[in-house]
Amino acid sequence: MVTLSNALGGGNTAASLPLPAAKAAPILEVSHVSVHAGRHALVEDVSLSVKPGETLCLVGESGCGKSLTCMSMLGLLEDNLSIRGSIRLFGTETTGAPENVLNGLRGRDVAMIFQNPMVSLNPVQRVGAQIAEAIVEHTDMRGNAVDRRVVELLDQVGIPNIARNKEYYPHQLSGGMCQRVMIAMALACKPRLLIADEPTTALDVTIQAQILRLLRDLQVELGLGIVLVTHDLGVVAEIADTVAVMYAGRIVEAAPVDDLFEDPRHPYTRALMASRIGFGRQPGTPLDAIGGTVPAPSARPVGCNFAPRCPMASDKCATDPQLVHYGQRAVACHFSGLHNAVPA
Ligand SMILES: Nc1ncnc2c1ncn2[C@@H]1O[C@H](COP(=O)(O)OP(=O)(O)OP(=O)(O)O)[C@@H](O)[C@H]1O
Repeated sequence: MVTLSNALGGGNTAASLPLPAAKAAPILEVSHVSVHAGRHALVEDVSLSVKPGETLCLVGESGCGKSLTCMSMLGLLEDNLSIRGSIRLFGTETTGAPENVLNGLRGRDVAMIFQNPMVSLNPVQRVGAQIAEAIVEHTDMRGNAVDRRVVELLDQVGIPNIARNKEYYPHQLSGGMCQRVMIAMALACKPRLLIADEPTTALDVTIQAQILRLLRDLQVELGLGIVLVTHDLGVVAEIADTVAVMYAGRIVEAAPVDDLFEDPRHPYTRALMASRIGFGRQPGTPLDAIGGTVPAPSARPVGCNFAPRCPMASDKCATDPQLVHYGQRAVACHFSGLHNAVPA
């Protein structure tokens, strides 16, 4: 389990109650990170952290800043974007770090899986060879040891008939198999942190469930920390320890998964749940329970970003609600019932 102070960076969470299992140091610490495109804030003041063996899910509709938050963790933001705040991976500050430091971390200690495996795999190279290349690039392993490791990894991710399938090109494998190959590549160097941006969205329901089980099993086996981006609350319920709900570039609620499902405090979290975002829902589909869409970074309202869509909105919401921490939870809403509790 995680503490809210873990999930949210910890420094200003006086009321956090550490859980017994949360003694290990965080492997990822994102503190007050903002990402700007010119004068527009795309991600604002995001803090979160992950310890070994924990899964943090980032949820929210399309355009809420989930992918940018992940890209910033890996130092992979596009050139037109600037970043403020601090990101520490295994204790190393990565914001502003030289490319060689980031390269040393990426692929070795930290791996990433993207939504569409077909985009990330090389279409003209056999999948076994691609995994072998990742191993050679990031480890000292060479020769037969590499081949053995390729087979071991493909076995670990549940690829059947390995001798044949490793010789296939990506287009000869199904989407689910390609996603498994991507996971095998991500695990090639025994990373300690896996950042997975909607790894199951493009897959059918059965394969989604298999991939999630696989991630869970590997997490137990390898003690992986996982950051998982998903639109899908079914996935969250299955795999998360802690959930951070993002809206318009900010974390609006964060809590241990059971607490969030039992007692969502932010109207946006409740709207996500009421709309039953579940397996198979397409990104960008409007929420059933509330109208409207996430405001573009250039068109955010004064005060609470969610107010124009919120059934509870009142005059109060012209003032920006700060993220307030209470126990294991943090909420940014004037009506959360927590705002008189412990100021952030
Ligand atoms: N390089 C960029 N320059 C300008 N704006 C960008 C850039 N990359 C992303 N954005 C904008 O930043 C906002 C957040 O994008 P992001 O991709 O992080 O959202 P998301 O929550 O991951 O959405 P999705 O679920 O659709 O991937 C969006 O409004 C997006 O259009």
